Amino acid sequence: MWRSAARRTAQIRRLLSSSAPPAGAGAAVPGPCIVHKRGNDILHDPWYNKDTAFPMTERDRLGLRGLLPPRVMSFEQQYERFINSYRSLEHNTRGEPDSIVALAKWRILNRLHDRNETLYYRVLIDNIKDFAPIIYTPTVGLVCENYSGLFRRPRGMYFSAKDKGEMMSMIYNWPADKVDMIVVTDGSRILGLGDLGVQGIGIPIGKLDVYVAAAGINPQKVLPIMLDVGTNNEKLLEDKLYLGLRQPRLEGEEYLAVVDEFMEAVHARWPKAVVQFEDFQMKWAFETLQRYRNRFCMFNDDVQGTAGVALAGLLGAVRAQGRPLQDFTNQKIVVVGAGSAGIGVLSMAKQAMLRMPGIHRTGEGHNQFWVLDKDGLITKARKGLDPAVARFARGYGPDEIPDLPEGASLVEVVKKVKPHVLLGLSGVGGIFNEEVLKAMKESDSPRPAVFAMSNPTTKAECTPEDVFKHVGENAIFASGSPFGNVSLGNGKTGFANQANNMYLFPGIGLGALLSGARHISDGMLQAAAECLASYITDNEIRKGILFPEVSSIRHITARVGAAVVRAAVAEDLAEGCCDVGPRELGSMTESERVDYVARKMWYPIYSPLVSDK
Ligand SMILES: NC(=O)c1ccc[n+]([C@@H]2O[C@H](COP(=O)([O-])OP(=O)(O)OC[C@H]3O[C@@H](n4cnc5c(N)ncnc54)[C@H](O)[C@@H]3O)[C@@H](O)[C@H]2O)c1
Ligand SMILES: O=C(O)C[C@H](O)C(=O)O
Ligand SMILES: [Mg+2]
Repeated sequence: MWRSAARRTAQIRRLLSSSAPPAGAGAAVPGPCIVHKRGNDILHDPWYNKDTAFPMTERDRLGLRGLLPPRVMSFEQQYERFINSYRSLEHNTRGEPDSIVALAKWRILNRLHDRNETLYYRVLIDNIKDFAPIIYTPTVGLVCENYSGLFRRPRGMYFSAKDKGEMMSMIYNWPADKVDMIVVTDGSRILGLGDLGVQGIGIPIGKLDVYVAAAGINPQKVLPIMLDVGTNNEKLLEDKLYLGLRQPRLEGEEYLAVVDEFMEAVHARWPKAVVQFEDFQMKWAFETLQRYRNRFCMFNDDVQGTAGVALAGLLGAVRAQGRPLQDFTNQKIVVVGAGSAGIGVLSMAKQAMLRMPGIHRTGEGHNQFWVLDKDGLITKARKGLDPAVARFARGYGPDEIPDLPEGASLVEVVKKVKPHVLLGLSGVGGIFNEEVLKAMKESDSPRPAVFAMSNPTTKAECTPEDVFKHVGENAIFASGSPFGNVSLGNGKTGFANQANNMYLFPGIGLGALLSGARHISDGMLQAAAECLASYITDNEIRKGILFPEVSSIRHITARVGAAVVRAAVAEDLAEGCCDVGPRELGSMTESERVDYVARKMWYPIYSPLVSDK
């Protein structure tokens, strides 16, 4: 499997490696269009605005002459100018506190986003490794925390509890005729920062920026949405500047009625749009997923996207030990955090184990997992367990090996279990402390793996420095937010992998869209995870590299998207899209499908705004 995957990877990398402009850029560029706006309306429309790069013909014919300085700049000059001002901002803020620098960087990017989308997305795509930490985790967390103060102009749509009965008409207030991709949150669990109410809108905005950069979704066709059903965050309720509803969160049927109405409105206007649920607290994450997944083309990124990324990492950890993949069924995995993400990971990992040869011996009862939440190890003795969590509860008492009591502490569990993998999705920064990591050194694995997946950086369970220092140089590390690699001396590097659902959600969304999937099945998600797992070569894995560089995110997304399309067609869920039907999608070879997906990606270049005919 891995050899053919490596061959495929090489082929795809060749196919996609001419990066500027990438494969498909030409094909996705719309032909000359006549814009119906004129003058300042064009300059103030970030989609059409070219700032100083409007050629004279367009200045004449669109009423722009005199509204701009006379010199016509090229796109390349504008690009360079922006990058230079970004670099001088970096230089000038050296020594300032991290949060001040991060917010200053976010502001300069946000201003460009507001002004000129073409230039914004080009700098984002070309510099995604540098800019992802600003528009996405960790800075997006800081932006959400300060959103009411930072607010200057709206982006996306806001549906509040006060809009009950109005949503079907409100949805038509959105100016774009076509929307392909929606990311919606209710702000109830923003990263590991808790309930941020309406301020959580920063997350859908950041996720959709990643969609444009990674999946080439046309930014005119994305829609970030906030469902404001109130907040239980006392600090925000008391904050005079807070921009959301100042009321406690709706609960029960009242809550679901708002989400139902919203989903119906979206579906009525854009029946083929893919809806990604993001950062909902656990109870609503699971409830809405069950409620909508067979009715709409939707998925929950925290439950399902995260699961696929973690599974790819877990399989990588098996390969790093030089073991065959089937050995996954013997891996001992300690998961810290039994929330939407933790349970999503456990469910997908368990499904993957059950598919592996030999496992039928033990079947459903096979439990290679030890799961802890805020009350310690979860065992069958725990009262009132959510059924989704109960599946992973350990037995307890002398029959259980090792013998661990209900509520056992993390360090006790790690010492006794000696796990191959310690995976954190707890939202508790630093919980993998020195004692825990030193216990991980006694792991039964020759390459103990520590995944500190909580976001943002302050909530990471540990740092790569901690891991390579306390667990050892042969350890493997991955985190949800980016960290730098660690120099281990003697020219050796300890790799800080980023295990973030950004490696999968863009491909899941794009694949669902291009296949015209009626809904998003487990098979499609599994195909996405397997594709990501096979992206990394054995040589990289040996070095401790489990995930690709963020800079290759478009290549990865093209492959993941193609895998999702293939699975949708195979399961007869595909209805096709853009004149390409399911039969045609199904008859493509794997590399043709990847090529097709890559060609459908939007790429930012200035299009002519007047026809020269
Ligand atoms: N890397 C990624 O791609 C990715 C994806 C999704 C979520 N996350 C991160 O995972 C974290 C959790 O997300 P979630 O949606 O599961 O949240 P959640 O609120 O649903 O679950 C949090 C879980 O952690 C447990 N917990 C809290 N304190 C603990 C402690 N001291 N010890 C052990 N367990 C403890 C809680 O009991 C709960 O089970 C967040 O920080 C989020 O940013 C990362
Ligand atoms: O937003 C991220 O960076 C990943 C994930 O969706 C999270 O909620 O932490
Ligand atoms: Mg999330």
